[in-house]
Amino acid sequence: MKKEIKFNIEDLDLFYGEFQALKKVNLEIEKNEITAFIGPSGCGKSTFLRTLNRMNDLIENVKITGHVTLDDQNIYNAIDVIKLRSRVGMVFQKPNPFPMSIYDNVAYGPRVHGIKKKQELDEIVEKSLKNAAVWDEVKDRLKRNALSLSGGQQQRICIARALAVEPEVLLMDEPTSALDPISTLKIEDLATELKKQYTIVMVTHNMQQAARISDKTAFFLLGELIESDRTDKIFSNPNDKRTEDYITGRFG
Ligand SMILES: Nc1ncnc2c1ncn2[C@@H]1O[C@H](COP(=O)(O)OP(=O)(O)OP(=O)(O)O)[C@@H](O)[C@H]1O
Repeated sequence: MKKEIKFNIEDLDLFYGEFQALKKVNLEIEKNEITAFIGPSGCGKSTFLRTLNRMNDLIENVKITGHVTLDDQNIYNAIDVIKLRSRVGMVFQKPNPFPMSIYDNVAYGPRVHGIKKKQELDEIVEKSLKNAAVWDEVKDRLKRNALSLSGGQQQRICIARALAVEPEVLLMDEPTSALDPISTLKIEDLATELKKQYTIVMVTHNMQQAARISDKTAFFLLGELIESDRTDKIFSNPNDKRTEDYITGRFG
């Protein structure tokens, strides 16, 4: 099958003030795959993830050079940032539902985009909750505050909220690090299911997780992308000694 590139990143440098957090990163991210970013704490994984929907723009003194394209369009000058974020949704480490009902959480994005009809919103909410594999657990209590749910359910509500605006890409920044093992497996199964429709990019501290669910893995160290390849290759026969040392637990 011909590979389809969703994101193409070329020579990306990112500075927080004087500090260079990303150094000449080059990477292609394929459509309908899960790409995992691994590497020790502080190596730039989250920073890199945030460059893909321009979340770093919100931080003062950030300077970015290089190119990032989404379907061949430069996201830093050819796409409106609001439009970009509706195409590239994000789920964070700690579940962060808004302090409102389950229904209103999921309907939030569509309402911001101007959808007002109740029937239409009802359909979007149901479809998004189903796609996030949490519908059966919440369908009888959509008016309840989302904060009353378990952490794992809250995270799936956040995924439903991201899906409700029909993005093409889902960025996940350590989406299971605050969850118990059962909720973690649910999110992993969900990601595997969602990649049929979406492109998923995930930061994870958990190497077993990267090995279990991702198609490609990219290993970062001190702001450099050391290597990226098929996940089975990275975990069985990496090219770089530093990748091998990291995945075999020699540092971390
Ligand atoms: N807003 C910021 N201002 C200044 N420096 C920052 C900022 N955010 C991150 N950094 C620095 O950039 C580097 C990369 O941080 P980043 O959070 O991207 O790493 P990470 O690999 O995701 O780490 P972790 O796995 O611990 O989340 C670190 O040295 C961090 O201190």
